[in-house]
Amino acid sequence: MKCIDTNLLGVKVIEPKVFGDSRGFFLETFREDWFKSHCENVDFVQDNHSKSKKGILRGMHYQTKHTQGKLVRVTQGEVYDVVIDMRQDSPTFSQWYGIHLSAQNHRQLWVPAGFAHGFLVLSDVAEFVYKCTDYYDPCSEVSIKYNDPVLGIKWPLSDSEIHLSDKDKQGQNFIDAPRM
Ligand SMILES: Cc1cn([C@H]2C[C@H](O)[C@@H](COP(=O)(O)OP(=O)(O)O[C@H]3O[C@@H](C)C(=O)[C@@H](O)[C@H]3O)O2)c(=O)[nH]c1=O
Repeated sequence: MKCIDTNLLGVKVIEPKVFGDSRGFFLETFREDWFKSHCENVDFVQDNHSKSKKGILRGMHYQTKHTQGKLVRVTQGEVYDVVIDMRQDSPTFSQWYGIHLSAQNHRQLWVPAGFAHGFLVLSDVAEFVYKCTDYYDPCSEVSIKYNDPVLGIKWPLSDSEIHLSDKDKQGQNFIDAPRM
């Protein structure tokens, strides 16, 4: 497994070692000892799995209580995954980072607590799987507009191709959103 730093302090790309043979492939998707020494010394308490069609954008989400670190990956299709640094004392506060995650490239992204997170589905269908360091807390959940002009996130599909949940259509502007 390789762990690669990004432009955002604490956010890391993980490239697992994939063993291919005539049957298909094998990879380890998570090892607690490796993760704690290379990424962050945290424990995971909840695993999630979602499936979405092309053009669906889920995000940009975070919780102000029970803040969640998330270890995310794709098991079918491809997404463009984006995180925003919401930590007001961070040198990379308000910056974003995006990466293509797919079932083909097997990449994972470690998103520490204090980041807003979301993804856009680029394939016909995508299945998205992730581990969280704290439990779902809908009362403290915040959704920030994916196309907030202050953030200037460059998404690989146009606004007319992007579909949101009703909740995410009501997303907040970045400048009004609670900082972490
Ligand atoms: C996230 C979540 C949702 N739910 C329920 C609430 C709701 O009825 C249904 C769908 O919820 P949502 O619309 O919030 O699902 P979704 O838009 O997929 O929310 C997720 O988006 C990605 C980008 C993240 O980073 C996650 O942390 C999470 O916020 O599932 C849970 O029961 N537990 C959970 O942990």
